[in-house]
Amino acid sequence: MIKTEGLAKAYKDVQALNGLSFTADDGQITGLLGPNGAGKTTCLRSIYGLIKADAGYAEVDQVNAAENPLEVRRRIGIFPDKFGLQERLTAREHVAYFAALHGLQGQALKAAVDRVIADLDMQEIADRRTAGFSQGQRMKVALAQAIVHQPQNLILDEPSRGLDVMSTRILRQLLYRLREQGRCILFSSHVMQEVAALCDHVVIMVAGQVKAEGSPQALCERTGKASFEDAFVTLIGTEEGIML
Ligand SMILES: Nc1ncnc2c1ncn2[C@@H]1O[C@H](COP(=O)(O)OP(=O)(O)OP(=O)(O)O)[C@@H](O)[C@H]1O
Repeated sequence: MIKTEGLAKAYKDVQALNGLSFTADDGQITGLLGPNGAGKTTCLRSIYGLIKADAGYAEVDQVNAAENPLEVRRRIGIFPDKFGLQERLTAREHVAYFAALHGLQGQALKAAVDRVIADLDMQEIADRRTAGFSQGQRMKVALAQAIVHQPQNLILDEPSRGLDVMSTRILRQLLYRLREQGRCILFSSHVMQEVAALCDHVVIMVAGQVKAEGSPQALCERTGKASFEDAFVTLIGTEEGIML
């Protein structure tokens, strides 16, 4: 579970987060939706302990992110926005490297790597060098690296940016599977359709604050609109900076 309470962060005179409070529950996919500059990335970085908030706090499984960043990182997997792979290494070697970074060794490391390779149906590509991997295959390696330590929580910053349709579909199926396992998935996006299709809970952020939250359906009902897009425009007053 990921929680922020009154999170505030200013960069000189830009108030990136301005009292942000929301909860992303286990067994749910939660989407942070907001226009460019709403503070989504700043929020995710505060949760991961990369940024120290000026006020408020972020918690992961009730562990304070600022006070105990190492423990928080153990509980989080981060899906990167660029899949920087070493072409000479195999997929398995990439994943094993990340397992080692998380302190796994010997038989425990091997078991963790085998497990994630099986979970993500990567057996056929596991022992191939990653040179020439398709985008979907590269994405699987990145996701395997993110979850090899079996984190309860997964954070993705604009995960489908730059992904082709096939890779996006594979990623969605993987996220559904992680949700079934009861994990907490939090991702940021400014693509409305993606959020409406994927999320159990949507947190709409504007200017570093929560403007509205609920399931896509609940937000439609609250605004009396049939589509999430219309509900969004009613709630926010504009769709500037949001992609369909
Ligand atoms: N390192 C920084 N120095 C100065 N200003 C920053 C810095 N990082 C973010 N900001 C500003 O803080 C605000 C929030 O930025 P942030 O990247 O968190 O928003 P975002 O919702 O992720 O935006 P996008 O959808 O464009 O990625 C913006 O006005 C941004 O310009």
